[in-house]
Amino acid sequence: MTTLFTDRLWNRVEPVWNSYLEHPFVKGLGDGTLEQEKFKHWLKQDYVYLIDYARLFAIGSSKAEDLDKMVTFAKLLHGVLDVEMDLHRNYAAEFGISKEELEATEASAITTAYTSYMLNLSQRGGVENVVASVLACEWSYNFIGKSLAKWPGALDDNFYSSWVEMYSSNEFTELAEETKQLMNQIAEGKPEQELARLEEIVVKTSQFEYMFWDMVEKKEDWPVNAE
Ligand SMILES: Cc1ncc(CN)c(N)n1
Repeated sequence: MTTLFTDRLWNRVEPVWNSYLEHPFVKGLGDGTLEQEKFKHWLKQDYVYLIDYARLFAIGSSKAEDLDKMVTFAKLLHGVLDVEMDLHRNYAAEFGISKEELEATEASAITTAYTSYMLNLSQRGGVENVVASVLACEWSYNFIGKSLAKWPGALDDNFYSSWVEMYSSNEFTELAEETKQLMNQIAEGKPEQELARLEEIVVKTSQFEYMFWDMVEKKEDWPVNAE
């Protein structure tokens, strides 16, 4: 039986992703105790993160070698812009934050570093760089959503239950699964050296995910006020 490339990746990233479930921000989402000001910081930073993240799927669509993959990238692009970002717009409305205000958020140092890393790799490489860059994002949020959904009370009516519902939903699971499938198709037949390089991209983006959770927990922007 051949192992899928994503099974190999899972063995590598599992300890990093398990550490997300121990992170105070993620735990606060699961047990409903997260401070709303911290969540607001996530909401704004994540919105501008997702704008650049969506660009990656557009780059993927333009670099895809066949129509099927072009369509999958386009579907994933729609998933970010019209499904996932609706969650953010709905939460923002509860805080009295407009769409325009969300969009005008200045990206923090970590947000900038993370999106710049993925955009750089995707622009200078082929479609394999694009899918390796986006994979941990989609898959790890689905992993977190499904893990938190099993926590007692996480899906009961509380401020963060829509968050857990969204990232554990069948619709989001399908987007994560399509991203994994795309990774497996693109990895097929690639030499070991190339697979190892792609694996490192997934490990680095997984590390960036941890840094993002830490950044929102600490409500960080940039280290020195330069106003
Ligand atoms: C930082 C981050 N990583 C992943 C996801 C899930 N697309 C997200 N919304 N934000």
